[in-house]
Amino acid sequence: MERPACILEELKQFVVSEAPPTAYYVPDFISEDEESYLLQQVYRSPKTKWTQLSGRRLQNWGGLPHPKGMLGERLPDWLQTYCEKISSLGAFSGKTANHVLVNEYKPGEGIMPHEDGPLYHPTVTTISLGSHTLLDFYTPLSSAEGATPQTEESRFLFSLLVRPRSLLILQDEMYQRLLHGIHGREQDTLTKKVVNLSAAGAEPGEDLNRSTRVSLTIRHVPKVIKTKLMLGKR
Ligand SMILES: O=C(O)CCC(=O)C(=O)O
Ligand SMILES: [Fe+2]
Repeated sequence: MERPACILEELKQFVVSEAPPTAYYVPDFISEDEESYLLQQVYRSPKTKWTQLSGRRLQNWGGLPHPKGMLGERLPDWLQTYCEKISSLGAFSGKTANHVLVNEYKPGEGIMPHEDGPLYHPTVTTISLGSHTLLDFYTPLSSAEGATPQTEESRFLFSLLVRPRSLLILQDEMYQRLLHGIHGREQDTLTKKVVNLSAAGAEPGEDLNRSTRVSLTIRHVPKVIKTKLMLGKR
């Protein structure tokens, strides 16, 4: 029997039903040993792989996405393994993820609300390492003429609690329409605005201190220019 291109069937139990379509939150997607291994690989990478941004550090793997096509670079084995594992769940409609961003946030750091944009297949998958965070979601800025100026606060909709070792998958409206960001805080107070509390094993009113979080943002870039950098045996 032919394998269906999309087998998100086994992920259905992880849909966050309180959020717009579609967010999947998978707690303990990886083990503590895998988490230590991945952190070790991240921090073993050459210093030159890091780019310091305001409020976080970043490693880019797989090539730089570009409208004309990404000059593909072969992923290291430690990332390729997880790209394949997540892709086998059907997250990228049968394609295999070929791009990974590693973000490191110290307590108090974050990322401004943004869209991931059209250079990626409209699915983003994230493995969290080391610490939880709250991922905040926003309505896009209204382009309507004469619309009253909208503050970030008024556009805020809800948050997702992402624990270390979890996998988060966002597609459809969650990817295509809403913006996401992370407030630079050292501590999070969980409220009812955190819509996946029970799936993440937390209670409203709880305070959680952030420590250093490393996230692997795993995506598929459809338009790739094949290069020598992709050759070589595994
Ligand atoms: O660290 C995260 O979970 C979010 C990262 C992110 O939004 C991005 O790299 O585009
Ligand atoms: Fe993003």
